[in-house]
Amino acid sequence: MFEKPIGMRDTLPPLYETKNQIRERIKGELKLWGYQSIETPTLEYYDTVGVASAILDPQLFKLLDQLGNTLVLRPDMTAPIARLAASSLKDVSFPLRLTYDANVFRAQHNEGGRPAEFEQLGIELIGDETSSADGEVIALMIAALKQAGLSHFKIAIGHVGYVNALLLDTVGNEQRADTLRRFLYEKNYVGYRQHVKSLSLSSIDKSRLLELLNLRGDFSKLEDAKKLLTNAEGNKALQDLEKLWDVLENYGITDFVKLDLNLIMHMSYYTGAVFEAYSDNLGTPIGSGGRYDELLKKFNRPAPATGFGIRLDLLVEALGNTAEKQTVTCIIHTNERRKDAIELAKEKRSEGIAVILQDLSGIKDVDQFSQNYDDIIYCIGKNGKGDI
Ligand SMILES: N[C@@H](Cc1c[nH]c[nH+]1)C(=O)O
Repeated sequence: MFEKPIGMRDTLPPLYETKNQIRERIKGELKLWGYQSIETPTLEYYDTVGVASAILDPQLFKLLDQLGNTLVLRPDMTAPIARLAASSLKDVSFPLRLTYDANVFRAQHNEGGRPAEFEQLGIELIGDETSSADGEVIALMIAALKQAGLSHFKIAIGHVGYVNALLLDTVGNEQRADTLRRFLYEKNYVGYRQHVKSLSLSSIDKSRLLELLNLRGDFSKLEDAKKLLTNAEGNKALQDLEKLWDVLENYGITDFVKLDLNLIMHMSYYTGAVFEAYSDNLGTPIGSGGRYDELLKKFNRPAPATGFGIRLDLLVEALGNTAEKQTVTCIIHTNERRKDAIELAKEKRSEGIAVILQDLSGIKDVDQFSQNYDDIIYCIGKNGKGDI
């Protein structure tokens, strides 16, 4: 057996074809909304993009270059694009609408079935702080998923500002808030409840923390959220969500969204409304995103921004194997008729038909070989073109 490193995957032809078809559909949609494609390098400096990516350090693949600088395999595309917006694109005025299709890398520490390299298709809308921008990004994610063929899915929308303010307001310090955030991040609500009960807090504070778990469902829950937290950060977050709701209504997509004020993201650069897309048949989110208004400051071009990334591997899983099979014609020929076969193949390919040319003496079992093709043409007679 030739083992692969943990989390690394090969893609075989049928899956490759499915991925390719879905990828093209999504890219087509992102283009129709005016987003421009870009590419960035796979390797970035740890100190700048690696740190800005705001993913847990053990999830980064690190290596050294010849000069001793620490490099990382990019764990996402948002930080590299922030770097780009602040350097090569520094003279291009905002808002910027960029899209990418790239492999990203997140180290796995055991072979638990999770890939360490996967493809993301995403967008970044940089330099626009409006709720229209937040709404556009969510609307585009929905349009892209629909275009890919997905129909049964929901977008859970939360707000980093609300959950952080509520936790801090109740438990008093970041460290204790972090422990609670960890439970929410893992969606371990049983653990969260047990932990809350074990804290030395008043029963009012404990019930506030438990009440947070109920802030999931339709957007009318925003009213309960208002009662639970009345400080300035909380109000600001809820106002953001109310404005966002109006935009989503304008797009006519409220059937696809629900509120989840427990949402904690895997990247710590988020600052506002955040969201995750769930297909009905998969437990893991197939895409996620949100507002990150502080990230560009790290690259000396402060700007508000929002965006999303869709995981192609998970989307393909959610869709099942849907590739339309490409039909291939096979021309089997002898030495004497090779020239005719090449001519015929050329003619068919120019009509858009995929053709395989196969020398008869290169196959052991003609019957078995033929089974793989929809259409077989034998060029093995003495004269003339086409079938014998
Ligand atoms: N980069 C994020 C997705 C995202 C794009 N823009 C904002 N968020 C991720 O990998 O999950």
